Amino acid sequence: MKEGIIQQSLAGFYDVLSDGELYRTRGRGNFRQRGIKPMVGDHVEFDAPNNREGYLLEVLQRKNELVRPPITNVDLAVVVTAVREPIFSTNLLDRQLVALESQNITPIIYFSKTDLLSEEEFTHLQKSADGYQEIGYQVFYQKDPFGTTELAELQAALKDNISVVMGQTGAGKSTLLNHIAPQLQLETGEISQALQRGKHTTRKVSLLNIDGSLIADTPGFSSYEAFEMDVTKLPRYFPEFVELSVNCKFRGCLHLKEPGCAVKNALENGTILASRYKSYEQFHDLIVQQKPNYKK
Ligand SMILES: Nc1nc2c(ncn2[C@@H]2O[C@H](COP(=O)(O)OP(=O)(O)OP(=O)(O)O)[C@@H](O)[C@H]2O)c(=O)[nH]1
Ligand SMILES: [Zn+2]
Repeated sequence: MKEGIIQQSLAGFYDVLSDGELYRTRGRGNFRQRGIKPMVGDHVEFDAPNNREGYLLEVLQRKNELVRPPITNVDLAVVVTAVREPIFSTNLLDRQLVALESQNITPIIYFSKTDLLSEEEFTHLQKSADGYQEIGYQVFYQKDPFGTTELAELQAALKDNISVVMGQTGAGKSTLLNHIAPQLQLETGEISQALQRGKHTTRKVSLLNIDGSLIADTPGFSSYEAFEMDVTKLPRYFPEFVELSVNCKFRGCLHLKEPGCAVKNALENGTILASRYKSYEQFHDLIVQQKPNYKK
């Protein structure tokens, strides 16, 4: 018996990557009865009696599961955030970060289109970037797009992980993917957008093996529906709050109106980004407001 990762799923076949070799497998009948649908990214056990062909025997426990693109066990997501066109919104970035934290996916922030900024605007962006770096996030950006050093660093960060690229439409996801993996030749820009969207529906999902980094060939996870979580869980998805909250007077402090709150203190002292706290308050309200309509 061997172990591997499903790299591609097509017409009932699962291509499994194991020790750098690809095996074409079929599911052993009882998956359907057991309600298991093997997915790209699954860690699997398989048998390959006929050299490169064989049978999937078991799907191992998943760490997470994305719907778009349909991939499991995602370790990293590169959050492509345009600093211009579309306009930079920390709120939207924070929203994506919370969605990723809640799925146990490590975010990597990539600021695109920094070449469109003036000196002054660029200095401003650097401050923001520093703030996110202090939280513990890896942040990539540069004055001129696609410097080779930055790209090598990003590629190193992706190594030995399963990664997806996410971000708003037009943020520069395809452009970045093309730099990470030129063999993709993804179409970019406005005219190709319509084509690409059409293609998404029929395209197979697969992971590209780029020198040991498994990267989804389809940008995705761009739609993060309304938060469906318990408000008491929200603070967990702000890493800088988690660190501070050990010093809050109350256990389970929501960092809102509670006295002796270490997060509020940090906010007043300017040691956390005010924009992050603002996002937190807003997401909190959003969750509370949607509760009455929340079916389940
Ligand atoms: N100046 C500049 N333009 C960029 C940069 N990155 C992307 N663009 C341009 O922005 C436009 C959108 O880029 P795409 O890579 O297609 O964006 P996307 O996120 O894949 O967009 P969707 O496919 O709609 O989700 C294209 O015209 C790119 O050439 C950058 O760093 N600087
Ligand atoms: Zn608190």
